[in-house]
Amino acid sequence: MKEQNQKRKDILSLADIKQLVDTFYTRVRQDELLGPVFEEKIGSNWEKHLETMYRFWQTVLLDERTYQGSPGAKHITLPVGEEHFERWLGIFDKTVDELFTGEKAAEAKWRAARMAEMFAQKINYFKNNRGAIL
Ligand code: HEM
Repeated sequence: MKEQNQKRKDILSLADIKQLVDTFYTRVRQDELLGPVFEEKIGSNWEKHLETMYRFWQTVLLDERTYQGSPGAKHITLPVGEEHFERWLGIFDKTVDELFTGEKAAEAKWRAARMAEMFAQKINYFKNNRGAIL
């Protein structure tokens, strides 16, 4: 974590993205609600997951298009509900605010909230309509 008296700046480089992603997932792994969900799915592939997340945020925030994928599909079958997304966003916003400030930092929080909303809707739909699909 940065020194208290060090001035926070915006998310401007890949190094900044890595700092944000590493700090965030360290906290997520230690969280009693989210930790087990991630460990179950990711297991020994954390390095790969972190690399994917660097590329995702690099694409979103720096407009350097290194990520391609369908994140929605990866979340639809996870055993999570509203409380997991609230916790995820709480840890994410806190981490962004502790480390950074500015337009990109605000965009990161906004984008995460929109995606959490979308995933939660998809998961709900999937739960309610599973009988009809299968
Ligand atoms: C309850 C909250 C969440 C949980 C438990 C969760 C869990 C996971 C897991 C386990 C994976 C790996 C999936 C796999 O490789 O099969 C993953 C991938 C990913 N997550 Fe989440 N996630 C959550 C919320 C979010 C949110 C809010 C975002 C929005 C920024 C996000 C963005 C992504 C992206 C971009 C990937 C990579 C997908 C790919 O492989 O292309 N996640 N997540």
